[in-house]
Amino acid sequence: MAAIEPLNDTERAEALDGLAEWDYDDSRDAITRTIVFSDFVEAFGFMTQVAMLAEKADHHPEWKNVYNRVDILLTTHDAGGLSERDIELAEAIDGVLGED
Ligand SMILES: C[C@H](O)[C@H](O)[C@H]1CNC2=NC(N)=NC(=O)C2=N1
Repeated sequence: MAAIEPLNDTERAEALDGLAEWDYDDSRDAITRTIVFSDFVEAFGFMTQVAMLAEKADHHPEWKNVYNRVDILLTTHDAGGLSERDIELAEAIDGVLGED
């Protein structure tokens, strides 16, 4: 696979424009989103769907689950920052949530 580059400032601004529910984390060059579900089963069901998408795309979230809450951080370790792969995964996650 070709080397992956982080997005530049213009590309990042444009990508973030299209991701209303995501926040930019400057310290990590990453995007983050917290989702609160009704209970653990809902949260873990969501994580299971995302895990399958992530494995298929070979691009994986950093995330934490506490009961009904899932905190997600997306960045590309191979690029040392936010890349197009993170944007694609964020869009896929929004899709799992029925937001596409
Ligand atoms: C070998 C494999 O393709 C790489 O380690 C992939 C796996 N999943 C990944 N996920 C994320 N978030 N960043 C990466 O750089 C990355 N690299």
